[in-house]
Amino acid sequence: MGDDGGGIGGRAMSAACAEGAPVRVIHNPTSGGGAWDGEAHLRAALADRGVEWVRTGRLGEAREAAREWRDGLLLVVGGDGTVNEAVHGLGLAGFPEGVTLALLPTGTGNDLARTLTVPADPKDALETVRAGRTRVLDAARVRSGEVGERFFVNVAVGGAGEMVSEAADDESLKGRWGELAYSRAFVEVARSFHAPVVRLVVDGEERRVRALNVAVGNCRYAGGGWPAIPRANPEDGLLDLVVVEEAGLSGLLGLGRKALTGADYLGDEGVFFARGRSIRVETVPPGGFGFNADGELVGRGPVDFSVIPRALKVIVGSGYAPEPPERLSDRALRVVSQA
Ligand SMILES: Nc1ncnc2c1ncn2[C@@H]1O[C@H](COP(=O)(O)OP(=O)(O)OP(=O)(O)O)[C@@H](O)[C@H]1O
Repeated sequence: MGDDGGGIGGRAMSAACAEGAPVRVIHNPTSGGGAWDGEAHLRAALADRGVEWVRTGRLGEAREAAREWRDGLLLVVGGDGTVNEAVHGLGLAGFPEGVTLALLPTGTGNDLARTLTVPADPKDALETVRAGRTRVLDAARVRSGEVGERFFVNVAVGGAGEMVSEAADDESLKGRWGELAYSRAFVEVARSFHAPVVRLVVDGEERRVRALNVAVGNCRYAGGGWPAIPRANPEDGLLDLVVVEEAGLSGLLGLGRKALTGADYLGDEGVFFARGRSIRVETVPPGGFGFNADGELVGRGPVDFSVIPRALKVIVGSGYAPEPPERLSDRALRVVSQA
């Protein structure tokens, strides 16, 4: 298992991935509608590694299983909600240095895996875990009056995107539409959403816009392949903010078409983009829309985001680079474009 020079000492990295280093698997059997059938294969593949297998039975168990894991590989078999819980648990434990996170993406959207280029096919994803190419990513901390403190590494969305995520999480929608559940939910939300005025404060600089969607984070995708933060660099010590302003339906469709061909839409009219170490978002008046991080509720605001640089070791795919590509990959966008 190798270290490609992601900024940590080779010794620390290999300690997590070396033969015999302990592995805890956190497996959410409900992710992706429970379609994954690779448990026997994965158990056999890890047989010589002293595996602890935690099968989650409800919301919150993945968080606790991650929180108490201090040394070795933490392999999450699940979707973005399960990974988010695990990252939150590691954050609550102070992101222990001895832990390396790995993904076997069996969820519906699998958005974090898209930025990390962890393959969608579980057998290929397992090869990626075995290869052990490790990088150190920044994490994000978000605070709100309702939920307190949460940690995440992917994307938090507020406004229309939050409603889409909530609507897609409806079991019947994910059950009926599978990967297309997010696109289906978008159509429903776009019909009824009214954009509130939002006050944004990025490293002390304030701006007000009428916002349809606000995305804050560290990786690039949300909602099953939507490039919510296309220029995010997970290792630059900064969080990205992308606000889609009130654009009217035709403006929105034009923007959507452009984004889904992989083109960079951040310079377009009606899109506000900024980077910073701390980002506050509040609607005026407060409570105008909700925020979630990877599908988990963060609050209705105000919400305060801050970056935790170089917080978390993560195994990435062979195609991963921290700098965003000029055009986002077709594979990452494939799911949404089909709708
Ligand atoms: N045994 C369980 N029964 C029901 N829900 C569970 C169970 N274990 C975990 N959960 C919850 O299921 C939720 C959804 O899981 P997850 O996000 O992994 O799958 P998904 O929704 O199919 O994928 P994605 O988020 O990538 O679209 C998580 O919030 C998790 O806490």
